[in-house]
Amino acid sequence: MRFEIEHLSKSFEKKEVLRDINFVFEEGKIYGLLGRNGAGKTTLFNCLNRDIKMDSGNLFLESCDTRREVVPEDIGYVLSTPTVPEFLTGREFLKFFLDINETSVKDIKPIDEYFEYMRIAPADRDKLMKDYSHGMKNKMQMLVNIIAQPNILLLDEPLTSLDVVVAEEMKQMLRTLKQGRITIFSTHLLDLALDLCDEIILLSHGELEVVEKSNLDSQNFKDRIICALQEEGYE
Ligand SMILES: Nc1ncnc2c1ncn2[C@@H]1O[C@H](COP(=O)(O)OP(=O)(O)OP(=O)(O)O)[C@@H](O)[C@H]1O
Repeated sequence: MRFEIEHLSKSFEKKEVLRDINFVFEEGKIYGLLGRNGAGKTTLFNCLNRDIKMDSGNLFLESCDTRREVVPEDIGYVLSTPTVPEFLTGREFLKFFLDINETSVKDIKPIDEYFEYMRIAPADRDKLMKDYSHGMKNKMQMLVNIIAQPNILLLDEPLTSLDVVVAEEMKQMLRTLKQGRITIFSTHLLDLALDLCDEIILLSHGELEVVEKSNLDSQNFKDRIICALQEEGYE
């Protein structure tokens, strides 16, 4: 499977944020998306998830010689600021999610198994999510996206609010989840990107480019990335 972005552009008034992006993502890889503050990472995710309208562009999924347009069910999106219905308990939310996705979710398990998988303590499962910490809300948002098994998983800085133990578990989880899908992971943490991601891509001057690792050792690779990001500067 390949995810193809063709001629994606997006401007806000006079500011051109995404400039005619053409890019192909491949199945089974985690792509680390890096860019300066305001480079357009969230805008790119919002366009891919159709939360905002692209000015132009097309999104395709290609597999086994067939090519079709990306549909909303193909995409899972974990936002940096988790949005969960705070008036529900964790259990009610999961139950509701499983009920409305009964036909599409494969191999539905008992709800507590999902909580166990995400290491949400029994005492927290029946609490209203308004009383959840930022990290716990983040875990719930990650969990529903994991259950939905989307072809394309977009993660906008999802690990920043998690404690070191949970972040490590989540990294491990993402490594096992990457098979059979395309994962695009935006972060400002260079070491995390290098540790977790198969490819590093930069969003710079409104365009996406792969940073080739070629024969560089990790320090030189880091230097190359930082140097490329420094060139972005301010416009
Ligand atoms: N709704 C909007 N209206 C006007 N301008 C916007 C809007 N959303 C984003 N922008 C502008 O688009 C540019 C890209 O913003 P975006 O949030 O996508 O960057 P980012 O790479 O995610 O930044 P950060 O790393 O700081 O989170 C910024 O200049 C921002 O001000």
